[in-house]
Amino acid sequence: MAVYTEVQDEDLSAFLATYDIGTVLSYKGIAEGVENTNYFLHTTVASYILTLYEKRVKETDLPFFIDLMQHLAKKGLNCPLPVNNRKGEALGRLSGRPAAICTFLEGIAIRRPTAQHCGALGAALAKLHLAGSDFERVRPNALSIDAWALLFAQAEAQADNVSAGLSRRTLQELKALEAEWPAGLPSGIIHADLFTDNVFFIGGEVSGLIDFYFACTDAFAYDVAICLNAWCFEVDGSFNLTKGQALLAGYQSVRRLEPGEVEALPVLCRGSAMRFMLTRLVDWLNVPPGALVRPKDPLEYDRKLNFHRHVKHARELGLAA
Ligand SMILES: Nc1ncnc2c1ncn2[C@@H]1O[C@H](COP(=O)(O)OP(=O)(O)O)[C@@H](O)[C@H]1O
Ligand SMILES: N[C@@H](CCOP(=O)(O)O)C(=O)O
Repeated sequence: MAVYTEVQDEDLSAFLATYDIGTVLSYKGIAEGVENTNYFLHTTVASYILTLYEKRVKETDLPFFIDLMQHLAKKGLNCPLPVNNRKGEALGRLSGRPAAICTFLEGIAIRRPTAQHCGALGAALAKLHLAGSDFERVRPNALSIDAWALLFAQAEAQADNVSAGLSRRTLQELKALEAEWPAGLPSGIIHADLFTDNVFFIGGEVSGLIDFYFACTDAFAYDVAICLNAWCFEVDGSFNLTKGQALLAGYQSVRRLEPGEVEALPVLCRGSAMRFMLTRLVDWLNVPPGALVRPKDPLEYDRKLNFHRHVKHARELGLAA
């Protein structure tokens, strides 16, 4: 459960008094998530999500995330809409943290997606890329290849205690990725963390996308790679080609991948696996004392990285020939 900051009743009431969204009926810390503190907030007007922004979210980036969600919602994408207070501001401070209130989205996050879910997710991802194409703000990806060596430096000394040989494997792979990382791919707004817990479904249809706090400006195909990794592996660690085919077909039904993106997909999958292995490894080794959080397994992504080392062509990930 991710609640790093406990909110007291009287602080919440004072915070809510600056909004026009009624008074508190109930609020409750949310079990899912690892980055920020989230509460379900039920008021006399409606249900909301109250977020207190924690460690990895830079305060100077918050206006980017807020404006992006407002932009995407205006373009018809079903994402949380930050609510403005009476002063017309969506960002405030609560319990010593920057905080915002967003609209509550209906739907269920599917833990074990089928190929049909993967297809719907692919199409939703492409729609997000198109909806963000006229968003004017830029935010470089702070967790892309330039950041990985520094991230690993925070964990290297203990990496082999997590898994024998992890240090050597990671250093070798970082070197290979440095040499092979593509440049000049079609870029724009990407979500950069569209895992199954951040996509809601009603029936087989995507009903909402949440958690835009890693969103940034980067290659669209890198976002596709993140989703292939998050959605198309089975619990036994095998890659499910049928799910890969569905995800890529769904994506391409809305936005076709260019030849350069197709060529780069295998290395982007390796890089994306590296990025999540590294942040998970750092978090695994640094759980804040007293925090209610369940860190995620870095070795899941070490195994995905190992699968991708043998992939030579996007066909092996499900791209139609
Ligand atoms: N707008 C929303 N509508 C409904 N539920 C939400 C919304 N935002 C967050 N949640 C719930 O809170 C959980 C954690 O949110 P998330 O943004 O993923 O947190 P974190 O940034 O800490 O990973 C989600 O898994 C979901 O259950
Ligand atoms: N998706 C990341 C961790 C970030 O968690 P989220 O709750 O913000 O999606 C991972 O799985 O490593």
